[in-house]
Amino acid sequence: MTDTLLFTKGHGTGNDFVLYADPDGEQTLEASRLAAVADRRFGVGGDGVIRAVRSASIPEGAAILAEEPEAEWFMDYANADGSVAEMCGNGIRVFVHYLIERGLLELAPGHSVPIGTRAGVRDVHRLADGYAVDLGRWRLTGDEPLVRARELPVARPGLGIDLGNPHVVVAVAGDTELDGIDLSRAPQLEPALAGGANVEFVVPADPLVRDGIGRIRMRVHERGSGETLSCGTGAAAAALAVRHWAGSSAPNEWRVEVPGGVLGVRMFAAEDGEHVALSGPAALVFDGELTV
Ligand SMILES: N[C@@H](CCC[C@H](N)C(=O)O)C(=O)O
Repeated sequence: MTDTLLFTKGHGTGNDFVLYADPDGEQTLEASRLAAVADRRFGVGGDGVIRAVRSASIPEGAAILAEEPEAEWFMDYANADGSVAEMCGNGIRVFVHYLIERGLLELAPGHSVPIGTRAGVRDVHRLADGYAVDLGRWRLTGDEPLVRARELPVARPGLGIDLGNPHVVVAVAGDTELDGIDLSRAPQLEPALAGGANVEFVVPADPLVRDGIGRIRMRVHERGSGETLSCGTGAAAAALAVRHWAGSSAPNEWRVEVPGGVLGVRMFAAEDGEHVALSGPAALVFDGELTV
């Protein structure tokens, strides 16, 4: 059966998404249709597809509402290949911007809103010039796979970090090595991680810290989407990994340069342990109608 999809194209530092509103949960798309929508030649094109659905209208939303009854909206996120992901740090900022612009949410600058995701509830704060999201507690997974990528001269050790979704961060020798990596194919992890991972390649700036802010450059190969211009949870994972490697004198505030722009990452103490927050812009680019 064909259906009409009223969509909006948006992005956060070039990590681009097709968004659509389905408040009452009547327009769930199966994986093959999501992949067709995200296809850059035969569809709209995007790194992911985001459905705005009320938490009360999606099965995963029941747990969300039990945790936080104020979390009216749920970000139903799928990668470009149609696979479902737990969380998207750029996506959730664009998602809240979309809800506001479509009149589905009122949120003045300086205020926050809880949003349901498959990783749990995440608070998104509206800034004067963008959005910040509390990505919650993070943890080292204990995985340290060897990472091989095309044009990376040697296999390098990775560090597994969980941010609700899985990441492996790899330090490379410098800008030339970072720029030379061919991410048109997925990096190989040895041993492989069950469920896969987003893989971030990172280099420190020189000096690493300026004016109390840590500075790194990053490229990413995203699980289910391939190389993207930016990954918000990936930027947070990269900053956490570099701080881990740098030791106790490393700062808690980071500037992460990705091919699509710059993201801010901040680690802070919360009641239940250390959290990490991500900040950056969110933009809506155009609207359209698609037969799916
Ligand atoms: N681009 C996102 C992450 C999207 C999900 C990821 N590909 C996964 O499968 O975990 C971000 O900005 O965090």
